[in-house]
Amino acid sequence: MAPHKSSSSSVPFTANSNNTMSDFQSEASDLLPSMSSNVAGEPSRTVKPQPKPDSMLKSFLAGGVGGVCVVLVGHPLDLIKVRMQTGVGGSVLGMFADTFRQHGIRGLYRGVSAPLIGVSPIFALSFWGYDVGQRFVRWSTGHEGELTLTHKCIAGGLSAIPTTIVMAPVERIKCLLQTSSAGQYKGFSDCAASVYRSGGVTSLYRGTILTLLRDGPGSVAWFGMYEFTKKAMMQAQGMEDTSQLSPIAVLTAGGLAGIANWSIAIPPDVLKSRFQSAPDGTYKNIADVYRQLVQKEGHGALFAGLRPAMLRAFPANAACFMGMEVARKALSFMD
Ligand SMILES: CC(=O)O[C@H](CC(=O)[O-])C[N+](C)(C)C
Repeated sequence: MAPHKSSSSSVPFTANSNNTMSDFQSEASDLLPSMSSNVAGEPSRTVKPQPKPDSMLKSFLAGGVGGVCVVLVGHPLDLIKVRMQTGVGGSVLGMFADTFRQHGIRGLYRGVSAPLIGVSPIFALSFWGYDVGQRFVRWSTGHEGELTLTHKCIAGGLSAIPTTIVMAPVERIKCLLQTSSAGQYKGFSDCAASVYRSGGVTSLYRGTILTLLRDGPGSVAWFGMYEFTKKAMMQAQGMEDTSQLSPIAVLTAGGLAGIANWSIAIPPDVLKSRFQSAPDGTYKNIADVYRQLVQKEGHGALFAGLRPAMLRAFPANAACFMGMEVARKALSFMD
């Protein structure tokens, strides 16, 4: 049989959605459309041939590029979000202007070393985990052909498990850097070393469950919305494949994915930021973070930072998915 060629190499943007079948499944499904009935004369199920899956290394590398894009576009607003969540008052614009006036562009990118070092692997793991998740769903359900949106949402949720292993300590250091006074830490490694010296790995991993509570549902919404929007736009334009979508369509799907993620992620994110940036001994456990927050500041405090998070969500995630798709295309020699 002629080698099955992925459609990704001939189109501007490669969709990630249905590239996860094993080679065996992909080749087997090639045979099926030609069979219209089985031996008993009953019509047999025909399965749309699937493109060869992308290599998982390619998903990992393309996801890493997406991560760099998300940080470069989204960091200044992320900084303001964390400050608002940890008790610094003011409007988004006011805080933006004040930071810029006092510290210039460097001030807006304060603490960027942590996400730049950490976010690339996190997004690499996220896209890799999504691929693995789709393969797992296919294997556990025996589903052939294109996965449904529900399958993809489950795969998205599963992607949060490997992601959290890196995300939790990186977020801990990022929150400390973003809320510390100027000069308290020299940078990412200084802060990480100081946390490790004072409390070991346990301290570095403070906030892991809250990170998972934020990113499990968030990833379901993130990948689900990206796939849903791409498919809707593909159908609206009478296209055969999401890989035919324009850059504007990819940017729109990515931006909406970010909005979907942050529409549900803010309350656990607030609790996580509080927990991770508080001095040792402030909280007994996660429930205590919630109790103290609601008691002192009311339920509204659970939505602190919603505005900067939402302002950041669209451009940062549009850039992320665009960077990921461009990198995937550039890495098509790995197919
Ligand atoms: C919290 C976070 O990193 O969310 C990602 C989107 C964003 O705006 O950074 C999504 N995901 C957790 C799936 C990587």
